[in-house]
Amino acid sequence: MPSKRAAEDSADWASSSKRARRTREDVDYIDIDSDESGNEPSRDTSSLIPRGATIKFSALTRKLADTRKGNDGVDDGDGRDFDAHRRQQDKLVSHIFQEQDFSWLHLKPDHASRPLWISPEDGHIILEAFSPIAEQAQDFLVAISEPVSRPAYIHEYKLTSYSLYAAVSVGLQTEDIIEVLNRLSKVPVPDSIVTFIRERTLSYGKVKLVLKHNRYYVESSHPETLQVLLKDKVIREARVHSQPADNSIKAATFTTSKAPVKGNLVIPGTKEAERKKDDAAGKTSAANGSNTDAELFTSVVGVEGDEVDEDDDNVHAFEIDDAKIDDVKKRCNELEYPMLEEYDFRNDTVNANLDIDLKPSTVIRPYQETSLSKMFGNGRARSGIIVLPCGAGKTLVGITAACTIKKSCLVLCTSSVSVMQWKQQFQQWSNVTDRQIAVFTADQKEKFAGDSGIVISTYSMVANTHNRSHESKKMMEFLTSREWGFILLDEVHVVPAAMFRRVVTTIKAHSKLGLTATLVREDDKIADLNYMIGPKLYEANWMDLAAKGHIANVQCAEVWCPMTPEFYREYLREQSRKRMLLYCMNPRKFQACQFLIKYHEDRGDKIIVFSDNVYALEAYAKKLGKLYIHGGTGQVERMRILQWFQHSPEVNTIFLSKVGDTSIDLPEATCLIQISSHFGSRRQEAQRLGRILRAKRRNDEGFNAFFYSLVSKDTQEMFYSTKRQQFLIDQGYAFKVITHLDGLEGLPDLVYKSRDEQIELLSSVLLANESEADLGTDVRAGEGDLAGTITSKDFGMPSKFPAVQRTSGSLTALSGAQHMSYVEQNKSANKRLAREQAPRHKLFAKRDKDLASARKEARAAARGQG
Ligand SMILES: Nc1ncnc2c1ncn2[C@@H]1O[C@H](COP(=O)(O)OP(=O)(O)OP(=O)(O)O)[C@@H](O)[C@H]1O
Repeated sequence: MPSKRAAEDSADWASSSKRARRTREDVDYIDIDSDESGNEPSRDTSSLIPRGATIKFSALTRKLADTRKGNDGVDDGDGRDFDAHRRQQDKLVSHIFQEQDFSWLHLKPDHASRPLWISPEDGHIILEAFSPIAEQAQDFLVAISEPVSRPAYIHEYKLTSYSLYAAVSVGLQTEDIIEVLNRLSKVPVPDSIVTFIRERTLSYGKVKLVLKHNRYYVESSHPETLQVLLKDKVIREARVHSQPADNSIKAATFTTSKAPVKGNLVIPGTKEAERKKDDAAGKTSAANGSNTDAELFTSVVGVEGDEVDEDDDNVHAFEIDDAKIDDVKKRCNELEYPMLEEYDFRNDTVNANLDIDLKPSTVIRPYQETSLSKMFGNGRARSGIIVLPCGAGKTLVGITAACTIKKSCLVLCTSSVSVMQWKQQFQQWSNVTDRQIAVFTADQKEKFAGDSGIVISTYSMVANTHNRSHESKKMMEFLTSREWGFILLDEVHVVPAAMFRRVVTTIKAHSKLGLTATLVREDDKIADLNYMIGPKLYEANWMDLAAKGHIANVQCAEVWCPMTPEFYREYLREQSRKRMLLYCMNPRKFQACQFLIKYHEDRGDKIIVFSDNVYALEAYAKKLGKLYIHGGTGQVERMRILQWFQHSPEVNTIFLSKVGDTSIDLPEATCLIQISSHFGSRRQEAQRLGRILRAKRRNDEGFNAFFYSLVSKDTQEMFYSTKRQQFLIDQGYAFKVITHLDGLEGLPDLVYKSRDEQIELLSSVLLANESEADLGTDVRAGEGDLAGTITSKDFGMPSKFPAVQRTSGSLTALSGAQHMSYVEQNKSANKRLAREQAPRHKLFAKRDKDLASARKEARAAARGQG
């Protein structure tokens, strides 16, 4: 959704909350001695919260904790002084709520069994994830709102215009949304929320974008809506006055049957498909008749089994110029008539069918099925985005969708390695034949045989318009001249908006599915995807999938490595990019890395050490005697190293640069150690974690995978590290801070133990070329690879490091429990330290002298030139 929409959202919330706000005098405290359910008085401080008080949990619990700390005379432990405590707390907590007093929202008598609370202020929804009906509530909330944060016990979601658009597009009705929210909420749904939901869902779902005979039409069964749209200049100018010229053509679209089409589509690989097979074979499963709770719940909100009740005679449409589709879609969003893209593939008789199916042995997992049911819920293919954690099997979701639509399919990925993986996965899971599948990369330009087929390519191969070879041009003609039933967009979040736009406008596809694990971008461009592809159809919960064994349980830790005095002094002196080299090459970090490798190798783990910085990668790997892969490693050697890592008991640790961030499937890996990373990229952190989420051993009882981030203390790296972790924290991961590794000092052969060795290392770092600090030059991007086009700017990072600021924070904050960033503690002290002319090691004294004379010479030379 365009940012204007977001701004309007917050403005709406602000005004509705003003209407809603009441004075503090109305506060009505819950009588904790005899609550409505007649239970014993609760001793939890939360029972001292005024009725319906808004739940800014982090702030609230902190304040309550502070209040408790200051409450010396009261015995919290055994409750002897409980009444006195309560009276005192009453006085002490009242100030906490201030503007956030929602005591006028009366709790329902059975509020304890209802799991959620909605803020009338800003549409934030707080869910008790420990409630017995939390799972169903989550399914519903994911459908109507954006998950903000989902740690273990309390989840936070937010209602937005876009989330409601997504809800309507998967078939939810306005009144159902309000009804179910009301059922789940501890207080009656505030009027401001009801109004917001009604307003935002009023016009949604009325306009559709349809591709027919290679031309695009804006279609609606409400002629007045089309008139409204045509009054808009942008849309009017995008209109094509072709055959038929009438502005309200009666379009007998792809829906040929007039009777309501039941959503009776069976997605291959699902339990339903299995049941159908059994039924056909005369076997009736005992489970057939028993509806699970989840099914009951979804039937309440009508997600599944809804009907497409289209009266085709009433469908009106006008054609638009394909070059202007993007503008029209954007404009429709702004006018609050977001266009739904639906493809009635079963009734498309124009495009040839593709005879593919999943292999009988392929069974998709429940969450894969749920995500696909959102796409095919009404028997048509809705365009949109499916968000699943790394390693959860997005590829198979895409393949199943292709096998459901059974029309020509174009798959776009970020690199040629992924292209080959997609091809291999298609062959593994489906019965596609070699004649039906083709790849289009720098090295291979294939076409499929026959009328329909699958082409797998990269975004840049398709979006690139310059310097095309003759073969590439011919291939592009092949892609652009036909109508695709389905376009699959892998890793949608990484594609630069302009490139994406070129792709979705040059390729004509009836339906689009975007796949991603991390719908985050540091440059806030993520909203663009909403109108270029469609709404988010489904987002899985990482912790849920881990609990069910679909992805591994991971213990995350940030290991703080103090800088040695010599390294820190140089770090403070350096202004350039070399600072990064200094904190990566910190000898204590080497030691921590060595210790952790030894510890985990002894446990039988397979370890991947990640370093974005190639200089550090090589230095660590060579010093610790391990194999490494980076952009400069040849393909044959890469494969050999990966093979050894997978199969040889001798090779238990490998070092990888960012070439291993994505597209590497190593289910053997059970431990990750990160020694240098790409600034504050939340996405990279999540993708790296994804490498161990596929751990083969994940179903062993009590099995944990480990993810360590080694950070040099009191450097910019800590700031970045905290930023990087934010996405994973919002998924429910808790980062422990390790400040001391027990037994490290006693490690035999500990590297860089003596001061002399450390100083020698420092001298090599100082003498290294400044460009060694670069992160962006590693990936050798071949033609068609996207990886090399991503720069620090894509992560919203400034080209220069930001200045550090002084701040303070609790340990909870440092361990990631709050949205805070670590920053250096004492700026002026650091500066002073840097200025101090402390006695220096003779090596640096010489280096300083050399540098000074080099500068002098350079200045003299420049003067001479001038
Ligand atoms: N239904 C399934 N049954 C068996 N194995 C599956 C299933 N779905 C996925 N897998 C396996 O899970 C692993 C991860 O799948 P995949 O590579 O598609 O993950 P992904 O979500 O694309 O991850 P990433 O985002 O990290 O690339 C693969 O080894 C795949 O074969």
